[in-house]
Amino acid sequence: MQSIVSSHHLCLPPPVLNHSLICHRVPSIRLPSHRSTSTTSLRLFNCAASRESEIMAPAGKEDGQDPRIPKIASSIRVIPDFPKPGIMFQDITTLLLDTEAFRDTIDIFVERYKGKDISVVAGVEARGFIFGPPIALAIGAKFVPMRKPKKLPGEVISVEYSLEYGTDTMEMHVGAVEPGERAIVIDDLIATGGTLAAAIRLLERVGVEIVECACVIELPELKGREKLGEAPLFILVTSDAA
Ligand SMILES: O=P(O)(O)OC[C@H]1O[C@H](OP(=O)(O)OP(=O)(O)O)[C@H](O)[C@@H]1O
Ligand SMILES: Nc1ncnc2[nH]cnc12
Repeated sequence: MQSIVSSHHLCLPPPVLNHSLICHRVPSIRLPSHRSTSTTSLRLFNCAASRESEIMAPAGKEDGQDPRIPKIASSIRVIPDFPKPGIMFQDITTLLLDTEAFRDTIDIFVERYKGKDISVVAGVEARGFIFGPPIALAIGAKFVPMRKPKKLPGEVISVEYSLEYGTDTMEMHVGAVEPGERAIVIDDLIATGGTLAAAIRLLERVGVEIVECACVIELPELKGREKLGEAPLFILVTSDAA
């Protein structure tokens, strides 16, 4: 079940905590975990949305189980107490080191959004800049960076928002998008939902339609999807470690 290409083969330290995997939406099939000392779990979650999405699952994936997801889930490392005590940090850099898991992650999003008349992929700084551009190129959309304050050189619109560990401001270039365009918003992770909600607010303020938000990981305990209003959320993996 688990891939041979693991963090061990890449000479990385092993994940600090392991991820036991549970298929979502079907009677809980527990997949084997690769270590036995887990205090957290990542669960598979290959379906949209607290709210109805116009996007249908790709052919053959209607049951919500994508065979590529266990490897993606197991490639994500969890670091306790980073960046401060009490935070279980979901580290996607180990996913990026695993070429198959990284490619599969991008492919799953591309398969979902290709041909859906989406002209904008909005990526949230910083980790949305990793997943957003390859998706944008593959579906023929432009990539629009949603940046931290004072990084964009042109005229910006901005919005303040709250995080699991602090507050921040998000900015977007004026003129990057046009009213009526259809967008997806990409980030690595949804926690409290403040970040995605801010991106939605910025885009909707200029008349862009949010087709869906997409993340690799959701921390469901933090109920972030409740902050997204009408925007559906598509995620690959959930983690109990918030
Ligand atoms: O759902 P939320 O509670 O808003 O949290 C999610 C956001 O937090 C992380 O970014 P972070 O703010 O750590 O910024 P970084 O990627 O620049 O380090 C993550 O990449 C999301 O963007
Ligand atoms: N637990 C977490 N891991 C990684 N990024 C985060 N952003 C907010 N919470 C996070």
